[in-house]
Amino acid sequence: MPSPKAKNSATRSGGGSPGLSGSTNGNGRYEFMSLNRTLPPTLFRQGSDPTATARLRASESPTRRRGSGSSSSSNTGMPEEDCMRLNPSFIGIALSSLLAIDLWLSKRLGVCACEDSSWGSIRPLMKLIEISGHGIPWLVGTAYCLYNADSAAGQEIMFNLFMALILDLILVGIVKAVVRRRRPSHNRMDMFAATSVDRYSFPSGHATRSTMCARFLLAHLVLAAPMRVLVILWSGLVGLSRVLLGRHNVTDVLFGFLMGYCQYNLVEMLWVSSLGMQGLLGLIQG
Ligand SMILES: CC(C)=CCC/C(C)=C/COP(=O)(O)O
Repeated sequence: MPSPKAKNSATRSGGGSPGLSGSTNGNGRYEFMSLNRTLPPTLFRQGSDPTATARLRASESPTRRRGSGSSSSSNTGMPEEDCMRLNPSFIGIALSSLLAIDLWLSKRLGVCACEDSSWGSIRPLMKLIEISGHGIPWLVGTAYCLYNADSAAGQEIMFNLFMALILDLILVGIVKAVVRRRRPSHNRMDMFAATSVDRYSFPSGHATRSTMCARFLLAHLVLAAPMRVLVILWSGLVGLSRVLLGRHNVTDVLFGFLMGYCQYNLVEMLWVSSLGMQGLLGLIQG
């Protein structure tokens, strides 16, 4: 997070027009530093030449002092280098702020995280919604429908839904293993049938699955309008329940919605036709 103190003191000591550059101190915290700090007299004398002044400003820069910024900008004139240092700082500060808001909001919304939380009485209902978006009931239900489907079209749809559910588990597992974001500290890890990668929270697997399945059902089943609305509501509720139960931060769920939405596009691209399905089954049976 930015340190206003550092910013103020640096600005106070500096002269000329304002120009700020970000850097991290030894503790990895962001600090602002004026690019136009009062320079030693020798530097001022050379400051009459704008290019030389810019070069000297850069040699005073935090990056230089850390010893990492040896990139020469002699052919471009230094302002470009200054801008490059400003951008990462800005992105870093924006990300840190977003994460801080995310953690704060998620903690406030985790009102069913345990029985004695403020909305602890509806925790059983939230856990029911959790089960409705869990991978196992969806896999078992789809396999059952696939086995009992009495038409080639029905089989094709159920086969592709089954493959989509497997694809979702794989993709979410990969992202969780790469990002390794811990679940919120207020979460109680009492989830049914969680795998080892499910100790990580980014993205929410329930959110990806509910979004992907909702899109799948809306596209491939003939549903009356109220049912279509219910499917969309259910998908949103599954995501919301993740935050209320304290299982996830808000950004885990939002990214999960986005990822599930995109996953459905992938499923459509990889769609296996009845013919392809027969081929695949023949291949498996040898
Ligand atoms: C074991 C199987 C088939 C699925 C695991 C389902 C599960 C527990 C996902 C975690 O979801 P969140 O990331 O939303 O907590």
